[in-house]
Amino acid sequence: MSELKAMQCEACRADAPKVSDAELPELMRQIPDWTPVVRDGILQLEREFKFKNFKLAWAFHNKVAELAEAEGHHPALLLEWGKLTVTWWSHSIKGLHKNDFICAAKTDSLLLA
Ligand SMILES: C[C@H](O)[C@H](O)[C@H]1CNC2=NC(N)=NC(=O)C2=N1
Repeated sequence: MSELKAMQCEACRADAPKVSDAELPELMRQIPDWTPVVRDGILQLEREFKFKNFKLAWAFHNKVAELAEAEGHHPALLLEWGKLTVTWWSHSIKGLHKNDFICAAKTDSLLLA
């Protein structure tokens, strides 16, 4: 499989396929710092990013927001003092699409940018 962070999100329609149980381990291997969580019955990917202060967390928040607009795929972002919690899932299919793994990998890359 190609590297997730080199891929682009595709338009995700209501009939797009969810990531299958068979695909999940290889995709998770590429984003080891993310945790699968189930919220309101919907499988999601979540990671907490820690920072030294609010301003650094806020700046990272803005980078993730720019990424979301560029990809046309949008996360939940919880900005707190010294912490940003990023959660990716696909609203249209109420679950995980390949797009969510691409965006999680690209979120990781923003830390180094
Ligand atoms: C029309 C537009 O492409 C859709 O509403 C997009 C926008 N961003 C999205 N983001 C996420 N996370 N899930 C979606 O299903 C979704 N749909």
